[in-house]
Amino acid sequence: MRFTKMHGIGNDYVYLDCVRQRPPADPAALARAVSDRHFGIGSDGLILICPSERADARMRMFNADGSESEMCGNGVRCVAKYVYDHGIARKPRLLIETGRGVLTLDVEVTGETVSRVRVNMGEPILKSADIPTTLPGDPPVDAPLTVGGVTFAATCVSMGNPHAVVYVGDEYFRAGERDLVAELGPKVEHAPEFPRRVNAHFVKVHSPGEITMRTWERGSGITLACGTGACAVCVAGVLTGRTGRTLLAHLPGGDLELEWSEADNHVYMTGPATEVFSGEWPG
Ligand SMILES: N[C@H](CCC[C@H](N)C(=O)O)C(=O)O
Repeated sequence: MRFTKMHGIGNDYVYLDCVRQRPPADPAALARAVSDRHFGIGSDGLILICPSERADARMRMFNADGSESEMCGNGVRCVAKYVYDHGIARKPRLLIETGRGVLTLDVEVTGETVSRVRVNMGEPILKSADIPTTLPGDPPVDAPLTVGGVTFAATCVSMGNPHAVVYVGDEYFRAGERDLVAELGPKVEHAPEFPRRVNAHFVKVHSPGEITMRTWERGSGITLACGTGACAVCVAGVLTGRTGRTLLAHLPGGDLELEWSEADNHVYMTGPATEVFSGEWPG
């Protein structure tokens, strides 16, 4: 089975072109196998690029533990790059079907290939069964969340997949003997408040237009970037009055530009997409 290794600012996945080859019988098991960084290819998960009745292609995304997610921001930028560069649809504006509907993506081409992509990520979801820390009738502003004996103020936003945003100090960003994200991330992911688990983001605000964030992803653990998470952080910042509707997010793997548009209530995310290598996976 031919695969292509791509990443969005270090959030790396194994991509299978299921437009031109048969999809795997058990994508969850394959995601676990290829994601292993010693016994497999090494990645944060597996993404299938499939035919679609209503878009240029359809994305199915599986985390490293095999769980399927509704959406992947860094992944959908790479899907658009693959679809354009490999001739499935060479258009400046692409439609990609995802678990949260058909998204519109505008590609930036450098030479013959896509270098950056602007994604219309759709509207944030502020009330859903996935993020029940939302106070009834209110947006999810600084809801109390206690994990491992530590109580946070968590603002929860769904971008089709669930996110808990926690504002923290420098101690979450200093390399030291304790990695607080590694320590607390899994506790937030599995907190009983989240029936389908949650992606956890730890955020330091520099100014109303700039933040640094680290992520513990549902189903993959610490990643170098989380696109849907950065979108959720942009929305949470507006809801809590900490940051504005246009935001520059610094993630360990690179930067993303976010905007939560007042005009259409959609969140826009702009960032790079990179193809690293391709190969053959036996079986
Ligand atoms: N772990 C996430 C899916 C991948 C999201 C992230 N890699 C992104 O770029 O949005 C979840 O289970 O909801």
